[in-house]
Amino acid sequence: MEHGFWHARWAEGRIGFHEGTANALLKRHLGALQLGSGQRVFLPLCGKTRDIGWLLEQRFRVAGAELSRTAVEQLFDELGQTPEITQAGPLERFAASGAEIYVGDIFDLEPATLGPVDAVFDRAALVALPEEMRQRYAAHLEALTRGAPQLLITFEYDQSAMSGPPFNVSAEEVQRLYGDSMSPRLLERVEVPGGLKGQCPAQEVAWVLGG
Ligand SMILES: C[S@@+](CC[C@H](N)C(=O)[O-])C[C@H]1O[C@@H](n2cnc3c(N)ncnc32)[C@H](O)[C@@H]1O
Repeated sequence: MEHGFWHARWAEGRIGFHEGTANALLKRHLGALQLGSGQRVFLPLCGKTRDIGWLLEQRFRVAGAELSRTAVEQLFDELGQTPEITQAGPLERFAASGAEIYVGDIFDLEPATLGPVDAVFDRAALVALPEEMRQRYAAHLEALTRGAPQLLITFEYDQSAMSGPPFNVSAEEVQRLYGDSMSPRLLERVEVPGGLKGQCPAQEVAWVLGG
């Protein structure tokens, strides 16, 4: 999607993707990443997800990348934190007690700027991107995080019944994107209650990659 699409969504508050509480599959399957207290989890395309607050409560450190400054300002407001804001190359870095969010295009974020991460949590990031961007995104994410293990959440539904985002990302595509290097393993498949956007039967699928 074009950057303008996402900036408009945040400006107009059209953020139906934002969940009111931490993602249930994250809570159930974080253990698959075998992390220890204080380790650093990276959330690509993080929005203002409540997953960040939950991970901080579990005593992890969190890094994120998000295009929208509005989203990141709201995130820190909702965390009750005043971030320190610095320039990090072409991106801005918002940081406060255990959370560092890079504001800008994730494709401009470099491994040396992000620093080491111990795991990745991708919810509504891969599936937010159109098919022609997903190969580039997966390769960039793997390089950016130096192949860190990943908990990935996808949606599966009939793409002809609804246009994305979120887009349908099939099991075959997960294998195509990450199969060679990360050995994706399916953890759980659950029905989306009432269907995606209340109109289309869909399943939410949890994968662990490289774990
Ligand atoms: C569907 S939302 C998901 C947000 C979050 N992961 C969640 O679960 O609520 C996708 C987010 O990706 C951001 N985004 C889109 N393209 C991006 C890019 N190239 N770099 C960084 N963020 C991007 C959008 O602004 C939007 O907040």
